Amino acid sequence: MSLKSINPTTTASWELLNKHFEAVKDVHMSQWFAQNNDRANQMTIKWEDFYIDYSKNRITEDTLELLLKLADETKLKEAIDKYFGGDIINKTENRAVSHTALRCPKDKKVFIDGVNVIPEVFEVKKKIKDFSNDIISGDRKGYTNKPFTDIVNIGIGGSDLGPAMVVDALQYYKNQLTTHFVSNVDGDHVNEVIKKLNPETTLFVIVSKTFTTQETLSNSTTIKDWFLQSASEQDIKKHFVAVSTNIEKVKAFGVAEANIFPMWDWVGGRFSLWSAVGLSISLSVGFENFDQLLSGAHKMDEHFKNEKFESNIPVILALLSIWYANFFKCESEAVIPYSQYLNQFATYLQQAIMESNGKSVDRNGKKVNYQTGNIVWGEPGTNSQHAFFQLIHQGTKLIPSDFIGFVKSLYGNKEHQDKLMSNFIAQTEALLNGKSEEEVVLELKRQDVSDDNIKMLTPFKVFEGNKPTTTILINKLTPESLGKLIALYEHKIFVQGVVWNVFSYDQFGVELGKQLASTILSEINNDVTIVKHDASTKNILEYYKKLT
Ligand SMILES: O=P(O)(O)OC[C@H]1O[C@](O)(CO)[C@@H](O)[C@@H]1O
Repeated sequence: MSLKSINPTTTASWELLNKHFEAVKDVHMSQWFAQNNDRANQMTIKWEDFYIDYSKNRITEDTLELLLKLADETKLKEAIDKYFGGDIINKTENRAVSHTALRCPKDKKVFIDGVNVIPEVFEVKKKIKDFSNDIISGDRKGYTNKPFTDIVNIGIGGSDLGPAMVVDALQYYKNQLTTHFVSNVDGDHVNEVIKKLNPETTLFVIVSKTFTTQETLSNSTTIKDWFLQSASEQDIKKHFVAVSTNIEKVKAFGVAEANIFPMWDWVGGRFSLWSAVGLSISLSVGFENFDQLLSGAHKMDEHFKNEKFESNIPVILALLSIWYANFFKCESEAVIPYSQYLNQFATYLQQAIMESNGKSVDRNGKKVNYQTGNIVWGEPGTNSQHAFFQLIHQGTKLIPSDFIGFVKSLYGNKEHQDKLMSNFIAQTEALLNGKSEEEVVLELKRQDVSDDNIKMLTPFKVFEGNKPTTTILINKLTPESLGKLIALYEHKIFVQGVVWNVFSYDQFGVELGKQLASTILSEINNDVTIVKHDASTKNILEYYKKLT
C-alpha cells in the first residue's frame, strides 16, 4: 500500500505549537478578553442561521495561525478535494467515502469508480419518497387491510443511532406514526418493544448494511417469528422491508425484492442516515422533512468544501479539538445541547467520532506516537447542570465543551426559552470567568457568615474559571438546521483524521469481540467443548453455564 502521508508531529507547525503551548498554557482567558475588546467578534463565525463563538477557548490569534498552518502542512485542502471527489480515501477497505453524495442536488455529478452515482441516489430517494407517502397516507395497508400505526427500525450502530437520534430530535415534525427502535440483542429489549405492537398495523424496517450483524439478524428473526404467530408467510411482504447492500442475504431472510432499499459500500454505517438507512426518519416526519435534513447537510458540505479555513466551521472546531487533545492533553470533550430534543446527540456522536478516530496506527501502518480520537460525552442542559457540571467547573479535569442552543423554541413558550437560554449563556460565562477569592469572601460577608467560617469555606467556593467552551447558537431546530449540525460534526471528524494521519472510515476494532463472542456462544450452547481461555474468562463462562 504505497501511501505518502504526514506524521503531524514532524511538521514545523507542530514544533511551534509545542513552544507556543508552553507560553500560553497557564494564561487565564479573561486576560485575553481584557487585552482585546474585539476578541469575541474576531472569534465568531456567522453562517446562515448559525452563530459560532469560539472566543471562550484557550487560544490566541497566534494559536489559530499555527493550527491553520498545521492544517496546511498536513495537506487538508487536498484531502477535502479527494473526499468530495469520490476518491478511494478509505484505503484499508478500498472504498470511497461519499455519504455527501447522498445529499447532493440532482444536477450534481459525483464519480465513483468512473460512474456518476447521483442518478442511482435519486432512484433510491424516489423509492423512499413513494414508500413513505404510501405508508403515511394509509394507501399501503397491513395484512388485515388496516393502515399502519407503528414503525419498528431493527438495526444497530450506524443502522440505529442516526435514525433514532434524528427521529427523536424532529419529533415536533412527526406524523401519526409511532416509531420504535430495536437494536440490542438483549431479548428483554426486543420483547419490551413487541409488547407495544399490533402485528396487523406494524411495519418492520430491517436495516443492516452487511446483513450479517448478529444483533440485527437475531432481532429480525425473533420479530418475524412473533409476527407469524398471527399472520402467514405471504403477509411478510406487506410488513417487512429492508435496507442493505447484501441483496442476496436479505432475500434469503424472506424480504420481497421490491421491498429492498439498496445502499452502497461507499457510505459508511455511521454516516448513513442520509441514505435509505434514514427510511424510519422519512416515515416518521415525512419525506419532505427528510429531504430538508439532506439539504441542510448539503449546505454545510458546500461551506466546508469552499470556505477559507480561518472561517470554516468544521475546520476551526476540529483544530480546537486537536489543540486540547494533543497539547493540553485533555482526556475528553463534552457536547451539551440546550434542547431536550437532542438528548441522543452525544450518543450518536460517540459512534461517529470514536469509531472513526479511535485508531492507534497511522496511514503508513506505523504505531502513532501522539494522541488520536476523542472521548466524547454529554447530556442536554439544563439537566447536565444538575449532574456533572460540578466536575467541569471545579474538578481537576479540563473538559472542552460545545454548547449547542437554539434561539427559538418550537412551541414558542418564550418564558421557558428565556430561562433555558439564560442558563446556556451563563454557564459559558461562569466557565470562562469563574469566581475569585475576593468575590467569594465579599459574598459570604454579605451573608453575615462569621470570619472563621469564611476562612474555612472560601477555598471550596472559589471557581478557577478558564474552562474552554464553544458556543453554537442556531436560530431554530428544523430538519434543515439539524442536517447542518450533523454534517458539521461529520466534517470535524474528517479534518481530525487527516491531521492525525489515521484512516477514519474503517472499524476493524469492532471485530475481535464479535469473533470471540461467536466461539463462546457455541460453548454456551454446548456445540463445542470449552476451548482454551484465560482463567478469568473460563471461570465466568463456567459460572454462567452452571446457572442457566
Ligand atoms: O449496518 P450493519 O452492517 O448491520 O452494521 C451495524 C454497525 O456495526 C458496525 O459495523 C460495527 O459497529 C458499525 O460500523 C455499523 O454501523
